[in-house]
Amino acid sequence: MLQLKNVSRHFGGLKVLQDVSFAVPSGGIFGLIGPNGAGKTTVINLVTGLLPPTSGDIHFQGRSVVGRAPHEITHGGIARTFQNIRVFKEMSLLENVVVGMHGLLKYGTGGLLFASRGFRAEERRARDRARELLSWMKLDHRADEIADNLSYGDQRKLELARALATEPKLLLLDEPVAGMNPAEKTELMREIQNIQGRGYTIFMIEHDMRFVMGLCEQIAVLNFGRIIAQGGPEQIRNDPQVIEAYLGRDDEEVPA
Ligand SMILES: Nc1ncnc2c1ncn2[C@@H]1O[C@H](COP(=O)(O)OP(=O)(O)OP(=O)(O)O)[C@@H](O)[C@H]1O
Repeated sequence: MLQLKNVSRHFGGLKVLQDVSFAVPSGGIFGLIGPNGAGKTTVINLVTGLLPPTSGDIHFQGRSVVGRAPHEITHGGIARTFQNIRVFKEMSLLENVVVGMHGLLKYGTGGLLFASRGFRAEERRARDRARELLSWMKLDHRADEIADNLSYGDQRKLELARALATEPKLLLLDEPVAGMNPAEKTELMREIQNIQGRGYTIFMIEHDMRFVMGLCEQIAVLNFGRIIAQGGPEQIRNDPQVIEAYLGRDDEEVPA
């Protein structure tokens, strides 16, 4: 579904990614892990079109995304969540999700001014779909509350519903469990599995080893801008290069 082919990204003399290649298969959950500063966020920025690669190519569903604007890439079927929560706290849950559909709505914001019949029908459909996405996250019973009322974990789930509102095929999760407590992590793990079960492909970058090992079928490990290992959780856990990359770093949990 997503393929990075010999991708490099330099910032001046700093070689943040060097010859990175991996493939995210359709329908699976793929994790990219690596110590702080390894280049994980840069990978997401390249895939979503926020940055161009210095060299190499990125294919999504067989077509290169290099040179395409972020909104085109979103339209093409890639959605993302962010490391820091970006919900609109004073808006209702439902409105937060409807906002995620913005680029898809035929009548756009102009429809708000003229409230045409077409606009009203479209708005109804958008709200129905938003309620459905909230129900996937088990948040539909709170659809009309403001987002600020939600716990931290539920706000992250709301972000997932909003990302799904762009009707993606591939969902990129940027450290989805950052700042969550263990109960929230377990719950999110279930929701992500449910999303996968509905046919979406998921690509995540994440620090939490237990979460990644428990959820991902395939994992790639980035260290100093290079892929040092790829495989299933068991293989990654026992890979000497991976163990070495994590040992001696007090900022990371060793993937024991
Ligand atoms: N726009 C930029 N200009 C210069 N250097 C950058 C830029 N973006 C990232 N870097 C550098 O690239 C390196 C990798 O950063 P990146 O954020 O991709 O790592 P990461 O693996 O996501 O780290 P973390 O887990 O801490 O978020 C870092 O040394 C960072 O300082």
